Amino acid sequence: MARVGYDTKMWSVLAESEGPLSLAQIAEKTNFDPLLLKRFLRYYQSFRMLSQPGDDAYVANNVTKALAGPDGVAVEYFTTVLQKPFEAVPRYLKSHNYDNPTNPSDSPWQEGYETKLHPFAWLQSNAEHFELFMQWVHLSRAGLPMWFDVFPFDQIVGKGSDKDTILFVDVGSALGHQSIALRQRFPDLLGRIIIQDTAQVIGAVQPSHDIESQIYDFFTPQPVRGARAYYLRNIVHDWADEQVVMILKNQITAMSEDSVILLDDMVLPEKDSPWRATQLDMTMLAALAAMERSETQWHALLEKAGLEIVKIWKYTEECDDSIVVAKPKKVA
Ligand SMILES: C[S@@+](CC[C@H](N)C(=O)[O-])C[C@H]1O[C@@H](n2cnc3c(N)ncnc32)[C@H](O)[C@@H]1O
Repeated sequence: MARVGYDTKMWSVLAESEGPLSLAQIAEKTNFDPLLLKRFLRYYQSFRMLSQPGDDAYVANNVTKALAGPDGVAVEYFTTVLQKPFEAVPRYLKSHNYDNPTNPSDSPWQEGYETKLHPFAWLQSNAEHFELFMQWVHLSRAGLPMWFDVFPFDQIVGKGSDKDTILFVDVGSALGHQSIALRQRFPDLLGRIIIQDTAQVIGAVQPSHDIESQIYDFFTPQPVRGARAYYLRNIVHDWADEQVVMILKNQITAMSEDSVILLDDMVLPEKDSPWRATQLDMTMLAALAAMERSETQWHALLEKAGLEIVKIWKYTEECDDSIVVAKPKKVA
């Protein structure tokens, strides 16, 4: 239903209006049959997706405005890319004895899309879906605090850097939106910033902000040695423990005394998780046979990779997004 409002630009029509609109006005602007529109407006009002101050008066509320904004693309992403895996979850779980899925090549994604391909490989051969995925990873936390609003990157990682310092390696960066945001936040901080992703993603990067890009498969040893920070955002939650351990060990091989790993992901509390975080956990289940982790699970996972957690910096209440600062465990 949200997608219908998105396709007809109804959210923008309402959000851009100075005051309430009548049914006839909305019908004209969205090309909707008035009888059908009345049913949709009634539905949207009952789900608090808009407000109805009078019998024939409809006005945008905060939900309408969110759907009308650039991050409204989430509606298109969920209904185009994730609908099939979500629908497949119950029958997949029934046929797999309700075991926790950990194989990304045998998950609700493959059941929904009737494919044997890993989701990332499938996305890369489906241009429309791939484009939506890239937009969504960029916009999925729009409006929330950024990680460097809480984690003092310039003091902890950037201190004393010069132009040759390898400051920040953004591993599995997508198009590099976090690296760009970091440069914009600290324009005077000297040092190299390098983004890394698969060939298809790096091929779509528009060079900007003095950011270098590199094709790199994180299941192989990290080629950039001695960086101050290896940053992985929403990477750990894409994979089961076994693969995460491989990815992290590949980063450790390149680390020097001064290096840290920064893991930017959700760290869930043991109770009272926020609904956005649990929803994303189910998305990880459906799309990638992967998961969000609680603090206890994070400690156990990093221990397996030979890392210890120096500190966890939580930066959103809505999703429990956090920067997990990790270093190789000291050998006694
Ligand atoms: C969930 S997205 C996260 C992107 C970005 N870090 C962010 O937070 O928006 C996962 C990224 O991992 C990349 N990726 C998947 N497999 C990879 C691999 N083997 N080596 C490097 N990057 C990979 C994907 O192309 C995608 O850009």
